[in-house]
Amino acid sequence: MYHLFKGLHTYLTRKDEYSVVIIGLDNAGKTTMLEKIKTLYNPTPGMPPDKIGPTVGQNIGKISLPSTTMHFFDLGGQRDIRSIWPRYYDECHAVVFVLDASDQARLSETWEVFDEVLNSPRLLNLPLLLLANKQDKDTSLTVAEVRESHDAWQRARPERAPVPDSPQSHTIDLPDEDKAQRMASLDVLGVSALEGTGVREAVDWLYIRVQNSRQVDDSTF
Ligand SMILES: Nc1nc2c(ncn2[C@@H]2O[C@H](COP(=O)(O)OP(=O)(O)OP(=O)(O)O)[C@@H](O)[C@H]2O)c(=O)[nH]1
Ligand SMILES: [Mg+2]
Repeated sequence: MYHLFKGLHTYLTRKDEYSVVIIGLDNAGKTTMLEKIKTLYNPTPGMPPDKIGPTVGQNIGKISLPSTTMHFFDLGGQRDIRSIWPRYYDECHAVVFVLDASDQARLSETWEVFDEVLNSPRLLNLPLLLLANKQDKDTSLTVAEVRESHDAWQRARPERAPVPDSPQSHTIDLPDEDKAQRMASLDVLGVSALEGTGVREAVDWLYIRVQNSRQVDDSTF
């Protein structure tokens, strides 16, 4: 009987653990976003924006939500560091791609990198959230404009040679219709990591999506 109650107690009080990777170009605001999430959800505030420098490697953070612990891995976005991203894909439960909506000069580079993420076989069935950051700036594209920018880039893009689908390759070239479908069903949220606007909505989105993919493990009974 003791074991039955202990098992029940463990089941009722357990916390599911989920990992979320935060990726995107350098300067997009990923670390600012992570630190804002920590400030909003943890008793100890995250690092203030003026103390944040470019990320070389990763930053980690953890927040506690009802019956859930969410671990965040904020990865460096500089060109040379992007090659570490796929190492995290197997272990994560959701992906956040942050873009700087005020930096129109880098949109084409952003979409090239984002396209590789969309083409990653290991991410195909994972929740993917696109954050149009820096909405506090007048010059930033709105969510609708971000979508239009992606569509325009997709249409204007030269035909690419097919990427070989080998076990070593990180991407497969999905048919354009599949990508258009994935993009159309993709959620894009406007946020300001600096001011915190939209950050709770983004965390709620992640919480709901990872909960939906929860596999109830009855092995504790
Ligand atoms: N105005 C504004 N600036 C922001 C916002 N988020 C980040 N920034 C600024 O953008 C710059 C880059 O922010 P980071 O958080 O370091 O960017 P990152 O994506 O982590 O960059 P890497 O670590 O190099 O990949 C900093 O000057 C931030 O203060 C935002 O929502 N609004
Ligand atoms: Mg960073």
